[in-house]
Amino acid sequence: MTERLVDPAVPRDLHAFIAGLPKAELHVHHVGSASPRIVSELAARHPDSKVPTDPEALVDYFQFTDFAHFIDVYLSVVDLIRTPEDVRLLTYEVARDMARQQVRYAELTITPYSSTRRGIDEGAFMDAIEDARKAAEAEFGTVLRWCFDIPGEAGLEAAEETTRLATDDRVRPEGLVSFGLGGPEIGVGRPQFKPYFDRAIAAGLHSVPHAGETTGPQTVWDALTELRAERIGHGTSSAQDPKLLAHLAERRIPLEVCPTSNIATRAVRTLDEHPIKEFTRAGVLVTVNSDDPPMFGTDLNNEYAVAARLLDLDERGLADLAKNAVEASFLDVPGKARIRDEIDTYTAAWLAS
Ligand SMILES: O=C(O)c1cccc(C(=O)CC[C@H]2O[C@@H](n3cnc4c(=O)[nH]cnc43)[C@H](O)[C@@H]2O)c1
Ligand SMILES: [Zn+2]
Repeated sequence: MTERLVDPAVPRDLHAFIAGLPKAELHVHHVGSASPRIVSELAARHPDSKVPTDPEALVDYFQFTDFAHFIDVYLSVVDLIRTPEDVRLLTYEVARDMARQQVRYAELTITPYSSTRRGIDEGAFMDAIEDARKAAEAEFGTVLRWCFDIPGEAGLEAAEETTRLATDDRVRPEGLVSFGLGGPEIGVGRPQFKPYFDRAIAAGLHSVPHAGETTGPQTVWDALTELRAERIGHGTSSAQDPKLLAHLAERRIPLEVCPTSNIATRAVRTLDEHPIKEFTRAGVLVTVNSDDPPMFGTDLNNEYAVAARLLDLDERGLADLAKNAVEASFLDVPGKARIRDEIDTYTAAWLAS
């Protein structure tokens, strides 16, 4: 963790506890996880790009005026990933960064349409992510699984292509577990994607669309009723609808909360105004995630520190938060038990020391 990410309102020993806590991450984007070093290396390889090659300059480049600006910048980084080797390098380095934070398991959201549309061969793309996944598990012990998301604003052609890549047995990768919907929400209604989610679900994938990040609670209802969402990406505006909160709590539908992301994209004004506390008060299963960590100047450890402050958590509370992510994950039963045991053993040893 860099000094920049040490929240002075959180005791240093709690930061140290978080740094060693075994964790799972459920909402993190592939390209959005590229470290400044990788982005600058790729930008240097492709001098026609407007992305800065200097990691210091990237800090300014990653300041967003609103969500639409964030997506513009995001796509400029997507444009840097041009070969299967770029894809493999990115995926492997993302796993290395996760392992450094004691992330044992992550469901990484990948947008294959953005890469195949830019000319990367689909078979080579799948081989690259699978090769990196296997290497990461063998070398770092971090288990990666994939969520393929439709970039909703790119329309139904993107939805069709993403669904094909996710459901065709000759193409879909072994590590794929879920199907998502990302990008801007305004003007991109969820119901139009129902037939694509129906096909993905029929092919055995879990439904995890973004909803309620930049639009109101009706988008979350639509994700639940039309797309049969099993978890909600962000779900921030659910706080505006007590019936929705009660529904999420009763059905144990987890929210993938990404506090710093919501501030960086200006979806929420300040951290103190973030509704995470309202979610936990209503009994909703809350998980904490980093979304696009280097772009938002954060990492998963920092998101846990933010949650500790906003929810007034001590070590046991943080361990419970980490276990929420395990429970909400699509890991199998023995896989969940293994990480839960690790969390308990770590926490007990820490509290006894
Ligand atoms: O790739 C294209 O050609 C393309 C064309 C039109 C629109 C798009 C997108 O909208 C891509 C959006 C992209 O953003 C990813 N992402 C990353 N973080 C977030 C987030 O916090 N909320 C929503 N989306 C996010 C998402 O995975 C899409 O890949 C692309
Ligand atoms: Zn996201």
